[in-house]
Amino acid sequence: MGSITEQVDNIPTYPPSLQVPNVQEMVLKDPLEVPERYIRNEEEMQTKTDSSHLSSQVPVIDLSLLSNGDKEELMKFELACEEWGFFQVVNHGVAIEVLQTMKDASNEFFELPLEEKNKIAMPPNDMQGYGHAYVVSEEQTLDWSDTLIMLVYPSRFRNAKIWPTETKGFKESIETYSTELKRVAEELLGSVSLIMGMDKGALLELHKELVQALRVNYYPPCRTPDKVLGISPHSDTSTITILMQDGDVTGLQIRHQGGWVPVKPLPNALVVNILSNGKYKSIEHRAVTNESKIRLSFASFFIPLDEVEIEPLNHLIDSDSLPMYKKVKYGDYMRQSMKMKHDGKAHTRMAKTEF
Ligand SMILES: O=C(O)CCC(=O)C(=O)O
Ligand SMILES: [Fe+2]
Repeated sequence: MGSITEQVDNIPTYPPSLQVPNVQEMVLKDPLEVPERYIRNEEEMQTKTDSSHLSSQVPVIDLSLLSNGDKEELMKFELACEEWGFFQVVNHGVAIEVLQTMKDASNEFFELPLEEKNKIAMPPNDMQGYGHAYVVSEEQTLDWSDTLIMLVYPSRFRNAKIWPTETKGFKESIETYSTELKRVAEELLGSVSLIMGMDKGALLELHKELVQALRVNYYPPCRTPDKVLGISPHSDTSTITILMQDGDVTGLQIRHQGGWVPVKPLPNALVVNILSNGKYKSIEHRAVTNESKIRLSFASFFIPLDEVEIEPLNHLIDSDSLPMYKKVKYGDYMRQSMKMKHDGKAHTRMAKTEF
């Protein structure tokens, strides 16, 4: 099989999505209308697996303690990775103003008229820019959200055509925010390396270079939130995702013990989701919408360079068990997953070994 990595001028591009209506605009025109294409049946909504009562058990990690080598926090961290795969991080050292500026500038961008936002619309051949991601079929039930996606680091990967210029300071706030989040990601990767029994710098090194993408999700309110989803259930293809939630609207839900657990935003906390070859789970998650409030979320994805080959780390495979995943090039794995609709953990099947 040849590589499906696509590079133009050495800037990575990603499989595009089909054109679908702008949700924000649709709601502005008629807040009551929910077209058929967005409506989910009860099975898809999985209302029966509501595990809201577990919300308060989602782990909270103190990054300052963790990075300073606190043994107890490291044990808490290990348990959070093993049992949840998702946790909130406090004391991360990112200044509140940096978080707030990012939220304000993004809000300002999404408030621009559609023609302005469309100046950085996703082009037909890429998944970066303003639009919708993961729409691969006309039959697919659509998500109740619009999105802005871009590669931020390394800076040579930036596609100038889709970087926002209309909103004053937006570009700078993305840069500042992303630089801070990169530091948080590197610290977390250090601790993941430790709990995996490796040197602190080992996982970062395996990436060759840390590639960082940003996805800003805009969820307009929906009058019938029990009939639509903001984002379909999926698991991220990144090594680590760090998510900032805006305001006090709970939207994120994670799959835990067969149910959906809402992650209630703690003030100024960041939500972390870690992937590592089946030992620590890449947890399925989704976003629900709110009846009256807009919600924004900011997902920073950290991934290796495309050419990096990913495979289970030897010492994670028990001597008497077979590896769950085979060796694949990261770029191939990721692009394959992007050609599928968000469908739970479908993309991990590509790397699954067949025994
Ligand atoms: O909005 C959220 O809370 C989830 C966003 C998300 O999962 C993503 O962008 O991958
Ligand atoms: Fe996600």
